[in-house]
Amino acid sequence: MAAAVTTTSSDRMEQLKEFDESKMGVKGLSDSGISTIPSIFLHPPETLSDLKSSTTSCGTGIPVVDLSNLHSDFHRPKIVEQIREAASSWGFFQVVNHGVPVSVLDETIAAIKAFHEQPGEEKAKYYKRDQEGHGVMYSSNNDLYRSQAACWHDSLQLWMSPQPPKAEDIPEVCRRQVVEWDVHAKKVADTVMELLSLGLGLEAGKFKELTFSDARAVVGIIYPPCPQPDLTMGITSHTDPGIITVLLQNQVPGLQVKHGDAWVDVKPLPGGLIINMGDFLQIVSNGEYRSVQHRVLANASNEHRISIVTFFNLTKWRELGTYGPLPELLSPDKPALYRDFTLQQFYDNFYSKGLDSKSLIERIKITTCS
Ligand SMILES: O=C(O)CCC(=O)C(=O)O
Ligand SMILES: [Fe+2]
Repeated sequence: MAAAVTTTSSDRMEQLKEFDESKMGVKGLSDSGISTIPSIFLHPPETLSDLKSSTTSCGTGIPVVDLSNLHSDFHRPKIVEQIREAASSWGFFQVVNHGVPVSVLDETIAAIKAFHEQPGEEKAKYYKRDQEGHGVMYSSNNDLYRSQAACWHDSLQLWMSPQPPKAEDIPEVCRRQVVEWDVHAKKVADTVMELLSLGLGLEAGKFKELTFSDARAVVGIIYPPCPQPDLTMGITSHTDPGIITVLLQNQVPGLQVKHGDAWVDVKPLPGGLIINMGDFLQIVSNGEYRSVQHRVLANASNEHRISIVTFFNLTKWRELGTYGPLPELLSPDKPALYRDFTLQQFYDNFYSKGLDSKSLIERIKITTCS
C-alpha cells in the first residue's frame, strides 16, 4: 500500500500510459505470473474497507422469476407482479426458463473467453479507447484515465445498434456467437420490457414505441484471477445509465448488488440471466423501478470470470429533445420526482463514469421543502 501513498500523479500518469500502450490488458498482467499488482490498481482505503462490510449471502441473492408459463392467462399476471416487485425493491432479478437454449448461453461465454485468451498481438489489433456509440473496441478499463484507480478487468465492446458493425470488423473467434447472442438478448429484453410496462399499468408495447432497444451494446468482460483481490476491484460501485441491462455470466462469482445497507452476493444460477434497471428507467417510471448500485469484486479464484453485458437504450428522443417521468404515470397523488433532462445531460452522465459518481438521477431529482 505504501506505493500508492508515495506515487506522485505524474508517476501515476506515466504508469497508466505504459500499461495502456502495452495493450496487454489485465489478462496479460495476470498471465505474466505477477504476485503483486501494479500501484495503478490499488484502490483507496474507503473503497477497500467497504469490501468486507455487511456482505450477506442469502439464497440466490436477488429474486428469481420463472418465465416458463408466460403465455398462460392464469400465470401471466403473477409474473407481471413478481417482476414489478423485484424491479421496485431490488432493481435486479434473475430470469429462468427465458427460452434461450443453454447451448447458446454456453457458446457465447466460451466465445468471449476465447477472444480474451487469444495471444496479445491478436487482441492488440482491436485495442482502442474512447470510441463510443458505434463499432468494436477492445480495451482495459474504459475509464482508465478518468478513474481514481484501475480495475481488474478487460472488455470487448460491440455496438450492435443503431449501426451494426460490419461482420468482418467483429473478431472472428466470437463473430457468429456475438451476432446470435444479440438477437437472443434483445428478445429476452423485449419480453421483460413488456412485463415491466404492464407492471406500470401501461400498454405492453409502450417501451417498444419509445425504441428502448435501438441503441444497444454487447460488452464481453473478462475478470482474470487477481493475485491481491483485497487491494483492488473487478468494477467499482455504479448504476447503469440506460433502460435495462441483460447480463450473462459464467459460474465464477463476483457480482454484488446493494440492497438496503448490505452488499448481497449474486449467485450465478445455471441457465439464468440477470436483468437490472438503469437510471433512465428509474426516471421515466417516476421512481417506480429502481436503478441500483452494483459492483464486481476482484477475482479471487483461479478461473476467469466472464460476463456478457448487453446495455439497452433508446434512439428516439421526443421532439423537444427532453425526457422525464412519463406523463401517464403522474397524478396529484404521484407528482413528478424528477425534472426533464436533455439528451446532452444524459450523454454527459453516460460518459462521465469515473469522473464523479453522481448519477443523472441525483442531478435532476426534485427536492421539496416541507
Ligand atoms: O460483469 C458484471 O457482472 C457486471 C458488469 C457491470 O456492471 C457493467 O459493465 O456495468
Ligand atoms: Fe453495471
